[in-house]
Amino acid sequence: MTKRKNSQDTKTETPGRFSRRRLLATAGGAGAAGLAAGAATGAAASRRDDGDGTPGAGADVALTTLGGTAVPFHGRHQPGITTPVQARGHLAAFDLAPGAGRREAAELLRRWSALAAELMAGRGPGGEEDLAIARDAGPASLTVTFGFGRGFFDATGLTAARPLALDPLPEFSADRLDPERSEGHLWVQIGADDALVAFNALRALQRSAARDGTAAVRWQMSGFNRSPGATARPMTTRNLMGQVDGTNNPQPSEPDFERRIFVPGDGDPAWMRNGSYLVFRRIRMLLDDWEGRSLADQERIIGRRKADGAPLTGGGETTPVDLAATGADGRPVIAANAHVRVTAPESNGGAAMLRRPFSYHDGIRSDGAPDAGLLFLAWQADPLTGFVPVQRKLDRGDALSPFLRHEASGLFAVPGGAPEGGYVGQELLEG
Ligand SMILES: C=CC1=C(C)c2cc3[nH]c(cc4nc(cc5[nH]c(cc1n2)c(C)c5CCC(=O)O)C(CCC(=O)O)=C4C)c(C)c3C=C
Ligand SMILES: [Fe+2]
Repeated sequence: MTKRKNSQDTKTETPGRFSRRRLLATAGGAGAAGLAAGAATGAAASRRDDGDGTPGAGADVALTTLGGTAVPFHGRHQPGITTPVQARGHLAAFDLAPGAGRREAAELLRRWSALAAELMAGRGPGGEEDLAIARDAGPASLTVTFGFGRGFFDATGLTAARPLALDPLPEFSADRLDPERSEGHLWVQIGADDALVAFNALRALQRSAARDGTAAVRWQMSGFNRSPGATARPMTTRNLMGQVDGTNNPQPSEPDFERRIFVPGDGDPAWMRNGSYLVFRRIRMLLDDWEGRSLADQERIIGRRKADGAPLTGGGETTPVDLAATGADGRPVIAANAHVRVTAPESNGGAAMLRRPFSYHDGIRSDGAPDAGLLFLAWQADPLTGFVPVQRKLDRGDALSPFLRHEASGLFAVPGGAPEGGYVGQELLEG
């Protein structure tokens, strides 16, 4: 089975034992690197053998690298942050039931972590918990990520342990936020390159939360990205406006990446060390308005070419944007209100975040417009020096904002990864 590395992990874990599904052969050349770039669906790279009497038992089933790739659950950081974005995603927020406190929350996080580790390895849940939804599939790069919202700390008597970084985000003038689809005590992100694997994980985690009435879903949203292998050559995914989106993200190879995205190993509070803060925004796109604009307008609004994502100042997708460049008329090539100028770290005192969104489409609204847009997910070491200054500037008016509506929001503390035998949030809950 192919092991996909989280970009921050320095070594790949050895495959675990497969009690119910045994992945036999390992992937060949198209390993983590190829998949990281979003390729490799065709070749049979690993083989699965159910040998336990479940349907298909004994059949030696070929898995592609897409199906056979597993991401480790245990590590310094949680999975699903630097993991290459998957084709399917679910976000779910849970509220603890009245009467459920610190002890019940700790039991839930222990249960969830064990379940996530099993599912991500392509196993389980077994026995009566097996819903058969993902029975024939490999792990398909499944990741499960857990976070804590501001309300969790009062609900569990842990108010003193709440990080300042969880102070509510400022109100932005363009916000039209629905409180019922915002925030929450606990947050779960699921990503996988197979829709059934992703849903199986979501359902298993929901059922586990509901056990003993511990926690109930507050809101849940689903999204998608381009499937690995869908393009002839690996490329940055596009959003529903058709733009190449994600090009100028901080890269794990950059020296200040860790410092910008993760709480340092000696940071405060101690239970958040190697963790990250997640800002979630459900941003609806006014697609009828956007699609009514000319290509030249659309490109001016962003500051990049639609065809290949290259800056309007020239070069290819990864060529740096030249914000100082002027045209023959002496005016800036990248407009003063172009999205890439307004959001650039140079325009925001160095503010940077790792954007790892999913697109969504939830049908047609009563006004006839598509209910579609971006489940915007931004990771940073501190939202006050990441998302907040940039969104403040966008709120004052960039050229893209008239085509967007922020409809839901969340801010979550996502602790570092769990060690083998431990669970996510253990230091907080048992500290
Ligand atoms: C507060 C932060 C941001 C929000 C909200 C946001 C919404 C949003 N963005 C796009 C499309 C694109 N964004 C691009 C770049 C970009 N966006 C942000 C921040 C927010 N975007 C940053 C920090 C950057 C990088 C700026 C830079 O350093 O150059 C791009 C260009 C390609 C890329 O670099 O990813 C596009 C396209 C949409 C559609 C959207 C809301 C739905
Ligand atoms: Fe953006």
